[in-house]
Amino acid sequence: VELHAHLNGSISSTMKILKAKKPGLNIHDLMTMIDSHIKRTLEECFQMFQIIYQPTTSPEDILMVTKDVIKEFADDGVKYLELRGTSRSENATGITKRTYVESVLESMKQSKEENLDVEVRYLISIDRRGGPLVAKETSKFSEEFFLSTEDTVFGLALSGDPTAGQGVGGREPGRREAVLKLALHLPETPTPSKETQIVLDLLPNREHGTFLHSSEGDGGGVGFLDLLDFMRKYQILLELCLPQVSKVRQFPLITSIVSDSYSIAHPSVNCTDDRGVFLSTSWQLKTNWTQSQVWDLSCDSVNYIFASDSTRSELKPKGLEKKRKILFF
Ligand SMILES: CC(C)=CCNc1ncnc2c1ncn2[C@@H]1O[C@H](COP(=O)(O)O)[C@@H](O)[C@H]1O
Ligand SMILES: [Zn+2]
Repeated sequence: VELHAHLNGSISSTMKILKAKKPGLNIHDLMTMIDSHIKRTLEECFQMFQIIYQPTTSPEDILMVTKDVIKEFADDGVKYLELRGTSRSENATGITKRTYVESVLESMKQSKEENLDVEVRYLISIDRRGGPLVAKETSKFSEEFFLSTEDTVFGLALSGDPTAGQGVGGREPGRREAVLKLALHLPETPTPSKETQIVLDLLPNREHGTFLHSSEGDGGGVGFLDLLDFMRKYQILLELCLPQVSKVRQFPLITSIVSDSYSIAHPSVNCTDDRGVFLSTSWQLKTNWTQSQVWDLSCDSVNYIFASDSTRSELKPKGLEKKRKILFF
């Protein structure tokens, strides 16, 4: 089960094809990938996405990229995938935010028709760079897709450079039962930002928690300890992403997960985030878990999917069957 994968951050082998198709862009490998040995600032990491966007500008590009990303996850054994993506409009190709999502949905449809053994769902991302107005528009637009695509578009993911602006708007506080589910990249900075308080009032379903370590750092608003209490109180799912997993060891909520005595202290799932960008090693190498423990965390993720109960029931035996085959035969 993969619950946190950015569409454009997950482009892997297809990037080579895109570069070859558009040589004029002069994009080299190191411009779209981050090797963990090379240190980059947060700003540089986010700038990389602007380069990745250059060759993916038409509905055909989005269709190809999405199909390939889905296929790569399926080839890796993912049976349920929640992709998330920012809708972009491009004057040069005429793609609009709406046709962008339609291209993604078309790829999902084609993948299904080609019998890929993976269920795919979609969350529409709000890029903080757009500010509250774009966030509000995106929220409204996502609600329309939610209503017109049965059990396919589920919600909103607040993403993007946390220093670039606030991506909140158009949602009323405390509406967890609102039609759209909400997944946040929060906190993404070493001290909580003003935005933290605002978005927490929206009662998110999931959080990324990159900087959710034991610091009591308090930027004048909500502190990390308040945030931990909040997550516990509302049982907000923690999305543990591979690029940040070295920091996982510092999360007080889940230190028992990464210790030898594996037990789940807080609802958590393991995710890849941007598998095309961050060239990282596996979960097992980054933690001291056994292969079986990594599998258990992954199989348990099925409890937190946004899809319907019937999808959940169909997935559970698939996960156990695959674990049995891989670990015991
Ligand atoms: C430092 C770093 C980049 C860590 C990764 N953690 C992230 N945190 C917040 N937003 C992200 C992250 N990775 C990808 N994104 C968002 O996903 C976009 C790329 O995928 P897409 O266009 O939404 O299809 C990026 O432009 C950015 O808005
Ligand atoms: Zn992410």
